[in-house]
Amino acid sequence: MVEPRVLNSSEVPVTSKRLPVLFLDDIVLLPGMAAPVELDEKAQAAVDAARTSAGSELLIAPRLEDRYASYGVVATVEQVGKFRGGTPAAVLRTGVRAKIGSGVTGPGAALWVEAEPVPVSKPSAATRELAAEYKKLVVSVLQRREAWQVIDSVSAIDDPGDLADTAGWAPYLSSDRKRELLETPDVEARLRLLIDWTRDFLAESEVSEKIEHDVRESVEKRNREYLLREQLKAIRKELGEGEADDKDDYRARVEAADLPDAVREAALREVEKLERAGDQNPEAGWIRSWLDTVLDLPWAVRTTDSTDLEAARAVLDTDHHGLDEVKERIVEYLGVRARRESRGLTTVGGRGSGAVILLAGPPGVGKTSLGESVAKTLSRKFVRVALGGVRDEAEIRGHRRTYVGALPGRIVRAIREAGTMNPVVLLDEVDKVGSDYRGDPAAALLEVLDPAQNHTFRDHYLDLDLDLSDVLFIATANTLETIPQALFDRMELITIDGYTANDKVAIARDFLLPRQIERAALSPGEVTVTEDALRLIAADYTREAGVRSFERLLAKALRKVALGTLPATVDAADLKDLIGRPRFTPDAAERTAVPGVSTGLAVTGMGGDVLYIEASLLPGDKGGLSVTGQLGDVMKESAQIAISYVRAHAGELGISPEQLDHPIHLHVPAGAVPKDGPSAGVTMTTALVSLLLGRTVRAEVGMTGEVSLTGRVLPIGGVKQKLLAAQRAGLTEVYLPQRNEPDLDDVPADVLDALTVHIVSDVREILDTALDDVLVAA
Ligand SMILES: Nc1ncnc2c1ncn2[C@@H]1O[C@H](COP(=O)(O)OP(=O)(O)OP(=O)(O)O)[C@@H](O)[C@H]1O
Repeated sequence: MVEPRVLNSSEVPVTSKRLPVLFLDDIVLLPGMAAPVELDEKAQAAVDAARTSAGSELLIAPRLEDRYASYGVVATVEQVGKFRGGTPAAVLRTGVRAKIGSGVTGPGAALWVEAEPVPVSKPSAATRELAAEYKKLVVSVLQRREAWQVIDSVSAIDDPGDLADTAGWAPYLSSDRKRELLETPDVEARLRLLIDWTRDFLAESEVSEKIEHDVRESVEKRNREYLLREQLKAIRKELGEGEADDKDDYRARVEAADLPDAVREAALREVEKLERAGDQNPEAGWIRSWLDTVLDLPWAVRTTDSTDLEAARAVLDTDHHGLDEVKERIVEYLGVRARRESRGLTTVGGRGSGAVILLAGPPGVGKTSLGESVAKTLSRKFVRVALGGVRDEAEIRGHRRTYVGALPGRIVRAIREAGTMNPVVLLDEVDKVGSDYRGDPAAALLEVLDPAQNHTFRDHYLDLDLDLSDVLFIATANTLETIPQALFDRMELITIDGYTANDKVAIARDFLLPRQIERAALSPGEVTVTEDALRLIAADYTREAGVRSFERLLAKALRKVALGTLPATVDAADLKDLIGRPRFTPDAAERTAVPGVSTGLAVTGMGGDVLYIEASLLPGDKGGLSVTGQLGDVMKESAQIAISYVRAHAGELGISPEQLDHPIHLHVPAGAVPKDGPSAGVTMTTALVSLLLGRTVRAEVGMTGEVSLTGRVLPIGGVKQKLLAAQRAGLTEVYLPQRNEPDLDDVPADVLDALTVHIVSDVREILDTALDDVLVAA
């Protein structure tokens, strides 16, 4: 291509002249251009004619289909020769635009015409403005093509007409448009046309560039991802994770998995979504984790129950010491379940159907480990679901999938963890399930446990029916009061009250010690812990219903032993070195050394316990009663009843009326623990009478019972736990309401041996025998 040489307008000749004419088909030449042109016979004649005349000029005109062109351009022949193929050609340089006049003949074979150069006038301001505008547009077109040199030459053109005619070079203008430019001698009109066309071109090219850019980008992205994925594959292969590829093929996995029809359909729907979504879609991540969850669930996996009840009992016996009644109840329960199943009664629902065992008792009495044993007896998988502190319904039932970071609920996770559809699921601490604005987890649990509903349990995340009817649920709790009634009604209660000292020693010897010896990396022959040592730990180092601290202390002792010389024997005397000084020594004597303090027996979530009730006289003569120690309403009422009873019976009890004029303060220490219930009635009454008579309560005495205004002693609960606690605390005499006498059947014999139990029906019987005779000087 020849560089454009821009003619200066001053070079333009102005007079009309006769010139040989050359018609061009394919290309359009505007003024100020130079171009090689192929010469046919006629064109050759025109060129020859031109070269014979002075100035070597000819007129170039476009060949139009329907008429002669009205304008052409005067050109000079710069050079003649041949193209590489041998076709004759000439290089023509165009000068001014000329109006084509009449044709004339000769000389020679060429066609001659009158050519009248278009006069060039001084450009108007408007024209200059248009020219400037057009220049800007042209520059931006050229910038896009990075044609920097051309920008320079275009910028240098001053004359608006010359500037407009540079459009002859513009590759984005069609020949038709260029012809139209040639035929528009008016500069302003020509510039307007050009401005319109160039703007259109710029707009179009912007759009198409954007499209092109987008296409290129997405192709590049796809290529890049492909490349990365291939690399990832290679890396995984190197790492020996070759199967990762199959893992991504969800369709194949869903098709291969043993799923119920409805689940498969739902899963395939998600697979389709996943395939449509493509990897970069954020939804793809959610869908994949959902599919993983679905595929991880053991939809068709079930273990076969062993239904041999004798074997079941044997397993329970090997794992746990004592607990005869508990074990019996469990075996019965399993028997009934097995029979129901064999008779096809599995889905019989409703209250009291005994759907769920509730193991209730203080910490460390083996509730969890019993649950584990039940699973073992049935050859089922065991999973524990901790419910303590769960307040959000979504913890049980999951979050909807649209929720960020959604997870299935604990039940679904438990099934996944179990890997079978019929595991034993231990719902630990159902008494500690709370509820707040985030919904009621207890209601969700109810649905889980209800045989009428739980074969179509719906987790919000999973959003598929999950059949829980084969799951054996076992719940545990420390106290019964905080279990929602509806939930409690579904359960078959089995209580474990705690162990006697003898039990604890036996459990420690047969179960805890062997396990802890193993944990301390010792062998059974290397350490002996004497019975006396075990007994001392149970009595003076722990004061618990279960054996949790006991086990911890044993572990501590064994760790120390393991560091010394082996084999070793641990006797009672060695304990101080190994686990420190005793933490609990009988303190009843010390506490009750002053009048006004009496020892009661109570049940808390930690099992049975002794509690001291203190009464004192305050200065003043208005009477009245104040109560402290975080007491519940029922317990406060007991205090009122106690004082009313004492006032009413002051005379016969030997209390002087002046004593009763002073205000009385009643306090139950351990103020951090909320206490309630009526069973401290006798203890409060005794404390008051002890205070007012100035006689101490005998240190070895403990008591429990509700008192009526007339002094009748009414029955209370938790007898076994209370007597165990009395024994633990070193008491030897206990007062119990008469109507609780039958409960003594449940109390272990060694506890009864250690305690003298007084059965009473009136509080006077306690007041007459529980106080020391000695009068203490005030
Ligand atoms: N009768 C028993 N025979 C043998 N080991 C026992 C017995 N009772 C408890 N244990 C052992 O005592 C430890 C504590 O028991 P476990 O954790 O089951 O108590 P828990 O009642 O579930 O307590 P929590 O209510 O705190 O969960 C366990 O290691 C358990 O094996």
